[in-house]
Amino acid sequence: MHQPPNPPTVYSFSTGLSSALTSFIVKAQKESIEKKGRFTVALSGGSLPKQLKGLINNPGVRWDKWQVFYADERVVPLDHPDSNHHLCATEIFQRVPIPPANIHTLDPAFLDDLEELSDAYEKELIREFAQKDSARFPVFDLILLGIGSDGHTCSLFPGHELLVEEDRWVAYLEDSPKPPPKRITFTYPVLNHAARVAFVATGEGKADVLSAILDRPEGGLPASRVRPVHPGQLYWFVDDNASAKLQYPKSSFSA
Ligand SMILES: O=C(O)[C@H](O)[C@@H](O)[C@H](O)[C@H](O)COP(=O)(O)O
Repeated sequence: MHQPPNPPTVYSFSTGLSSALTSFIVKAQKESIEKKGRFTVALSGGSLPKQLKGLINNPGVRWDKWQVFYADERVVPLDHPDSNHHLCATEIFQRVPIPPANIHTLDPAFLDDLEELSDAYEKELIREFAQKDSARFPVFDLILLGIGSDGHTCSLFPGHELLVEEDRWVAYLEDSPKPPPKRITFTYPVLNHAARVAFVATGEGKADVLSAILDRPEGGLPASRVRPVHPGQLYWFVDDNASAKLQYPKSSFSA
């Protein structure tokens, strides 16, 4: 079975996924702050933000050291119910002492111009990373992703031309099969340059796609439809329903 340099680590939970994910995030944060004085993290939308509630009132979290970006975002006002920022703000950020300047949202001034909106977000990334890391691509300490039953992640959908984007850090699309249609998304090079990526997947609706990705990486989902993500370290936090069809070995979690 073809595996990337560092094969994925899969943690499967009957209960306690959210608290394990919290411990994992706090540990990654501690290591990043010790190394670089900050913790750069990117979040997805969907069911993921609800899994992060354990961070609220957690004494180990140093919110002033966090720099938060969105791995993808819907092109709607920041207070719109479809906005991933709105979801994360209501679930988490309005309840913790994170400096507002540390949360990097789309610039609402450009909601009517996708090219400007995408470029402005990419410039925000450059300000945070290129000046500090002078890297060809930003190296996030952690990117937290969901996965669709079709294998999409962020707003990178099967068969979409953005799957082969290798230069831009941020791109836009107007034809998302998952509503709403207009979105901004990180590209695969950004995902693949992260120090850590953690997918979070729950429910039996994800059992087929998990097995296709982890048990049959060459034969499961044709590369033209979904690209594998190969960051420094790749983790899957799943529940037992999502891993019900998985042959891939599961690891026991310890923070
Ligand atoms: O903005 C979005 O829609 C999300 O970022 C998207 O990529 C999500 O992570 C997957 O669709 C899985 O969503 P669920 O976890 O809710 O199934």
